[in-house]
Amino acid sequence: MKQLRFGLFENAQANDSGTATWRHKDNKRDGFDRLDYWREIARTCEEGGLDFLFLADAWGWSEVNGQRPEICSRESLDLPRLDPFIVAAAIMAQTTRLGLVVTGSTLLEQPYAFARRMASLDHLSQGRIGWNVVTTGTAETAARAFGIPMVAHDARYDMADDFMDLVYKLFEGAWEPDALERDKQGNFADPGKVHRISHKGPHFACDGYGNSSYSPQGTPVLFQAGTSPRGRAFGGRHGECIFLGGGSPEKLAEQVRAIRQEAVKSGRDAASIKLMSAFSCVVGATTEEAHRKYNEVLEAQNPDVAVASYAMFTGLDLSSYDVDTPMSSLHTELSQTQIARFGDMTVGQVLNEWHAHGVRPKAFLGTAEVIADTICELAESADLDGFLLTPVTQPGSTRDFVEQVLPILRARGVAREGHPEPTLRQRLVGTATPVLRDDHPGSSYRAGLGT
Ligand SMILES: Cc1cc2nc3c(=O)[nH]c(=O)nc-3n(C[C@H](O)[C@H](O)[C@H](O)COP(=O)(O)O)c2cc1C
Repeated sequence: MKQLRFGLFENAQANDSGTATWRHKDNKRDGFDRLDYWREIARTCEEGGLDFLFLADAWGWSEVNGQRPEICSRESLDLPRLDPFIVAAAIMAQTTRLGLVVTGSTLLEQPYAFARRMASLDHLSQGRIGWNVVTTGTAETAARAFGIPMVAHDARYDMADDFMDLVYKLFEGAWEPDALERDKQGNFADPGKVHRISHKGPHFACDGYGNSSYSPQGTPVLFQAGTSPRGRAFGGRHGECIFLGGGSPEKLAEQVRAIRQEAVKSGRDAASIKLMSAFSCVVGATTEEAHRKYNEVLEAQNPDVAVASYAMFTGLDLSSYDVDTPMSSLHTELSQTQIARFGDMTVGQVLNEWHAHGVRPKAFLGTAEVIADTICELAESADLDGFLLTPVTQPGSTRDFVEQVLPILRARGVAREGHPEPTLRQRLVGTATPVLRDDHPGSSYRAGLGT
């Protein structure tokens, strides 16, 4: 069996994943805006041997019929948040080996400035940075906040392709990897290795010099998570690690196959793209204890959250439909995955499911041994390369996983001890060097290759 990689899903806000668990007595996530919270999470991840910490992010908010429901503030459902780049910089200073993956939107970021922020994190962390490329599912409200026009679902991916072409030029082509000599008797940088770049795409343009030199990994490790047909095509072209939202082994296996096929269509090696499924777990000394702990989490939540929360991901007000309406009859220009994942279910069934776990997959409940078995079976049957732990409460979920489940996976040879590779790409993608593989489209922009 493959050796798996493990990351933690985090979010710099009081709740995540469309649920409102902040009221639970053991959940410390309501302290997300304090450095102490992140110190504790970072230490738990690094000492526990997780490969990376992922910071999800969104810009929009929830709206039902043009209004932000009051419950959003009462339960801190969507806002307030902190900037994941700043949180990542703070965590980086507390850690030496942990990988850090930050979310950045190709709809809302300005590519020239964004490339410098990414390169800065990669320099300062010595190559521990990844970028979760998102087109922003909460596009409608976010676009209004930024004063830009709304862009439809597939067109956002076209825009993202253009964004990627420009940032590849900045990451890979503006400065050669050995441009900085820092020779006090000679050059700081060799002028022959600093290149003017030019980009005139359908959405973005740039003419001039990159603001940051080549960072340890050049391009940050590229993560992506869209599972719509257009999202898969984008992920197959650009993604090095793809997050999946979880689900049955059959559904995951189908998604893994489709994304690997998309990678091949883009001229890439199918095995070079790493598929990681989100999962949640509640560990108990017995199965009964795990169920009891999980019920406590459900009972701590306000059931009225579900309608407002679902609207944030899709713009749809489920309370306005008959409960027997099939989900397959609905359409959104926001996150299409949040309709498709419910298959033949009805609106009423989805409202119940959403209260239990929001966008998170259903939690595995049981002893550490049973959870380790489930992870192994899922990885084997769906050909997965890793998992992303989506916590139910923090830091308890992370601590339970690293202290109880991970050691079992290590003993079975499925998880690793420590972080032998110096950079995140080497650790996750398995490259011999820190930079993009030669079959990745971004590598063709590398300076000196004449493109
Ligand atoms: C594990 C995981 C993490 C995600 N993190 C984010 C995020 O931080 N920000 C965001 O806007 N979307 C996030 N998404 C959503 C996807 O990026 C994508 O927008 C969504 O799946 C809809 O894309 P689609 O319509 O192409 O399927 C995440 C999805 C998954 C499965």
